[in-house]
Amino acid sequence: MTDDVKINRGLKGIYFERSGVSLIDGAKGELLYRGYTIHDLAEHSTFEEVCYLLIHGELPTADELAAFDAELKAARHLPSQVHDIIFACKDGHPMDVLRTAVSALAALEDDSQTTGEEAFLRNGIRLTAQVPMIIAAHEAIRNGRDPVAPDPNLSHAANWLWMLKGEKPSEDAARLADVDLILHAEHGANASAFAARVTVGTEANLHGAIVTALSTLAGPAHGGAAEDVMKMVKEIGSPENAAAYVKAKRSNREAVTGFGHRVYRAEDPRARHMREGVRKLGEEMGAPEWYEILQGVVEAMKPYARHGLNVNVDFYSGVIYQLHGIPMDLYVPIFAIGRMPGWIVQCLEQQRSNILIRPLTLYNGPDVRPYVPVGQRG
Ligand SMILES: CC(=O)SCCNC(=O)CCNC(=O)[C@H](O)C(C)(C)COP(=O)(O)OP(=O)(O)OC[C@H]1O[C@@H](n2cnc3c(N)ncnc32)[C@H](O)[C@@H]1OP(=O)(O)O
Ligand SMILES: O=C([O-])CC(=O)C(=O)O
Repeated sequence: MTDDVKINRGLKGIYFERSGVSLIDGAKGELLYRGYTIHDLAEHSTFEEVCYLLIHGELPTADELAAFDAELKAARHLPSQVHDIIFACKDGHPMDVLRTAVSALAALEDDSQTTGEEAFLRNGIRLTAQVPMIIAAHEAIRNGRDPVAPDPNLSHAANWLWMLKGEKPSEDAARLADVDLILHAEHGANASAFAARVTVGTEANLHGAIVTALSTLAGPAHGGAAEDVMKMVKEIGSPENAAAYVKAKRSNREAVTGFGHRVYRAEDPRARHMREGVRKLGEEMGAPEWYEILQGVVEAMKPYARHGLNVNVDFYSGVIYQLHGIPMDLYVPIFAIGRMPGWIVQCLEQQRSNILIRPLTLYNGPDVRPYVPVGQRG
């Protein structure tokens, strides 16, 4: 009866909805946010401007940008109980701490239970401001320091670095962090955004959807890859070991982290900007070997490129964070800081024409059979 049913494992190549937010051309390796190429945005824009663009659909005028920026800055506040919760689980992975703190905010902030367009926008902006605060506060608390108060004179990216390190970042460091957030801001129906949409599909609130998204982003097949790339680079240790490393992985049919993508068959367009960042920063900081190890892996993976296997956005980002002295376990949380507007806009879109997302699994278990009482089994 069911032999002719086609199963799409992993929903590969399946369109489940229309979306006006981002266009990913996997064959050409192109990415547009609301019609603007990621290259133009990375070169000319700021994270605040990209947030506005993604959420409202158009680039802001100067007045609109100033108002949006003021709203984001005004939302830089965490209830004191969140610091207590962070303290209680300070030894956990920062991604678990972040997810727990966002979940706590759902219980602590009155507005979090409201759904609808306006509530999603208000809660979305507040969470966008709070997520970097939680990560920075955790980093301070686990190192026995007091969390650093946000600085209203700093942009989102610069303020994040300031709260993380307790020192004002250089212009170059702040710009690199800003570009990193822009590049991670949105990517269509990726696993975490899809998971968030499933949550909104049940008419749940935005905090719940963001908790779902954070849980999903954490895995090594998605946002967790940057941390794994850094572990790989350290394991390789020196550029001349890269080819042997790749050979061993491939002969065991194991994935080489930072390569491969569900949609891209050409190189992920975001990787170009990160590659340039690693090269430049490595040279400036007298540590060119990281870049050389990465390029050694790329060289060794070339035979697989013809099958569409190329670097993805996570391949270079970890080394940039490493060069900035950021601990490895913060790499996924940094991705989450950037991805906030993408998750918010995906949730807004889902809510606007909401439908319960509920596919089918094709049953392949036993036929109907009689129940046997426990004493008669075995
Ligand atoms: C921000 C992001 O989420 S980007 C992705 C970050 N994740 C990673 O970097 C982890 C490593 N990459 C992977 O695990 C995968 O490429 C994924 C999960 C991202 C995508 O997987 P899928 O779309 O399911 O690709 P799929 O598994 O169909 O791969 C197709 C072929 O390429 C191979 N392949 C895919 N990724 C890799 C890789 N990283 N290294 C080596 N081979 C790979 C597969 O083994 C498969 O080969 P086969 O046809 O001979 O079996
Ligand atoms: O689109 C995907 O499947 C994963 C990805 O690159 C992202 O979320 O940025």
